[in-house]
Parts: sequence; structure tokens; C-alpha cells
Amino acid sequence: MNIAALVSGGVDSSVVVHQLKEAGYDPTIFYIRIGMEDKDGYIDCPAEEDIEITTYIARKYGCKMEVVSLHEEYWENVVSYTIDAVKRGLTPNPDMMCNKLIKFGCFEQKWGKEFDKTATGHYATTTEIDGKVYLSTAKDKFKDQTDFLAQVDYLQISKLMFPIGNLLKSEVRDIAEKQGLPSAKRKDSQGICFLGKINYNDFIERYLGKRTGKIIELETGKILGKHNGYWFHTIGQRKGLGLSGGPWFVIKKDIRRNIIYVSNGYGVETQFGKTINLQGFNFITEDPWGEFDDEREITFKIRHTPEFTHGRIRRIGDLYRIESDEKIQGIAPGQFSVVYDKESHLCLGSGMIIDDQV
Ligand SMILES: Nc1ncnc2c1ncn2[C@@H]1O[C@H](COP(=O)(O)OP(=O)(O)OP(=O)(O)O)[C@@H](O)[C@H]1O
Repeated sequence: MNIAALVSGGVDSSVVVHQLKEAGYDPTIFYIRIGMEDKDGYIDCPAEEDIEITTYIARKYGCKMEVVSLHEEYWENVVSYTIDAVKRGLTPNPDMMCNKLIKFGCFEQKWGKEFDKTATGHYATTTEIDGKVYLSTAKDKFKDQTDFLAQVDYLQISKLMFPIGNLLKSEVRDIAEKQGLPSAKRKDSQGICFLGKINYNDFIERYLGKRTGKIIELETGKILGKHNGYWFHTIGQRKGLGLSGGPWFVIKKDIRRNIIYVSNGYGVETQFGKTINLQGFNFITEDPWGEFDDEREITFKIRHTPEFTHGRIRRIGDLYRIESDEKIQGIAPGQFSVVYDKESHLCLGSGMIIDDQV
């Protein structure tokens, strides 16, 4: 079997190469260049150290290696989606889009198509049921990354391999140390894909600029301060508001009038909701429910956290509606709600959260 291994120079994908070699495969390693530098060289994200480590891994295991660029594709797809979402007052998820459109989209069209499988260092597994492949959660529930993968389609999932999905992060680090891999002690990357390496606010400011607006207390209508533009703020956000006497949480945004509404204190009712409406639901493998009038028991996540929340899903026309068993903080339109079976084993798909006035 011909395998393309996507290797970033981080510990997880380095161990992917080791695991594949141990299993008797001879993967071709691909490092994808998606630095954030643009034509003016404004945002610079040097990939040289990553490429050095990836080259070392390729040599150590005697694998072919290619450094490829999906720079423009990343800008055209993920960056423009992110800016557009933020401008519309939504909370984007560039990680999910990067996986769907870049790592398993453009990469597949240009290079992956020559291979039988594409392997990555995501914490996820696949499960075969009645001859069909499903995305399923990792052994390490804390590191599970299925939520970032929940926009992929059936062709994509059936081609993917996650060689470390059945290992705990601690086991991955042990292997890397025993094998003397230079990535053994590298820090984990912190979400937001390639955008994560740059200052998010600088990036947003570059594209959307600044516009002063009011911060208003939701309950009293009192003006508490100023902000530089609603696009810097997200529903549920606590830090970076510059208000005293906190904690303050962003509850609502009026994008037409550029107003941010906040509430004070932990556990304030306005921060919570139990109903989540989803638009454009993407089933990864298939719709397991078909037409149904009642509800189905599920677990779900609305952000990248280790916990799964229990709830029930029902269909309302083209929408899906989740009623959560517990109150959830910071339900942000634009984010994806990722839906799992009730055992939190199979990841069924995801839909984009829309305002609840439906
Ligand atoms: N620049 C890149 N080139 C090739 N593959 C990449 C690149 N960045 C990420 N990947 C692939 O996507 C997977 C998940 O990426 P993520 O950014 O979440 O890194 P991670 O979980 O810290 O993993 P790692 O330790 O391998 O960097 C990686 O394990 C790797 O297989």
C-alpha cells in the first residue's frame, strides 16, 4: 500500500512515521508550506525549523520526502473564509476548514491522489461498520481531535489513516523519546491551524482595521467602555475587554451598530443556552437517522474541549436542533457543533451554529 504521510515536524506526526515503518509500510513524507507571509512579507511564519526536523525524520526512516506549497490555496480558501465570517460577526473555525479544504482537499487533488492512503498525526480513529468507514474518537479522550475533522466527507474519511489514534499522548511522547526523535520535547501547537502561529488580533486588524464602538451592559444598558471593532470579539469571550470589576463576558453583538453587549459575573443566566440550531449539517459517512419526527440521543461539542455534552437532536425542515441536557456557555454563531453518537464513539458530522431566533 502506498501511503502519503503528512508531517509537520511536531511530535505527533513524527511518531506517525515511526508507527508506519513498524507496521511495514514505506510512506512518502509531505511537508506542506503554508506560511502566513503575504506579498509584503508582513506576517512571517518561518517553517524552516519544522522542515529541518521533518527532513531528519525522513532520513532516519529512509523515506522519500517532498516539501510542497499550498500557500495560495490556503489564502483563497481558509483565510478568506475566516475574514468573511469575522466580518459578518460570526466565530469562524479555520482548523476545520483547513482540514477539509487544504490538508484533505487541495493536497489530495495535487499529490494525495497518487497514493492509496493519507496518514496524519491527528488524535482520531476510524471504525468500519457494515463495510462503511466512520470517523471515531481517539483513545486519548483529552487530546481527541475529531471535532476538527467533522467537516470532511466520505471520500476523505475513507482515505485517511490516523496511526497514533490508538495511543495516548504520553505513549506518543515515550515512543518519540525512545527513538530519539528531535520533536520529542516540542510543545504542542495550539489550534487555529496555521493561523495559530501569528497574532490573531494583528491579523484581523490588518484586514478589517479598527472602528471604535460601545461596550454596553446587557441588563442595564449602561455604557461601560469602548472597543476597537466587533470583529475582535467573540460570544463567550472573557479576556481582552479591558473592563474593571470583572469577570465580564461577551453575550451579544450588534454588528450594524458596532456594539458589544456584556454581562458581569460567573454563572449569569445570559451566558447560557440549551438550544442550538444548526444549518447545513454535514454527515461524514451517512445520515444514520433518515427521516424522523421525534428526537435522537447524541453527545456533542460546540468548541474544542475534552468534554462531550449529552443532548437530543431533532430535525426542523433543513435545520437540526440540539436540546442540550446541560446549560452551555457561549453558544457562538458561526462555530460548528460536532455531533457524536450517544457513546461519544462515532463522530457523525457537524453543522454551523446559527442565531437561535429561528
Ligand atoms: N505543515 C504541515 N505539513 C504537513 N502536515 C501537517 C502540517 N501541519 C499539520 N500537519 C498534519 O496535520 C496533523 C494535525 O495538525 P496539528 O496542527 O493539529 O498538529 P499537532 O496535533 O500538534 O500534531 P504535530 O505534533 O504532528 O504537529 C499533524 O499531525 C500532521 O499530520
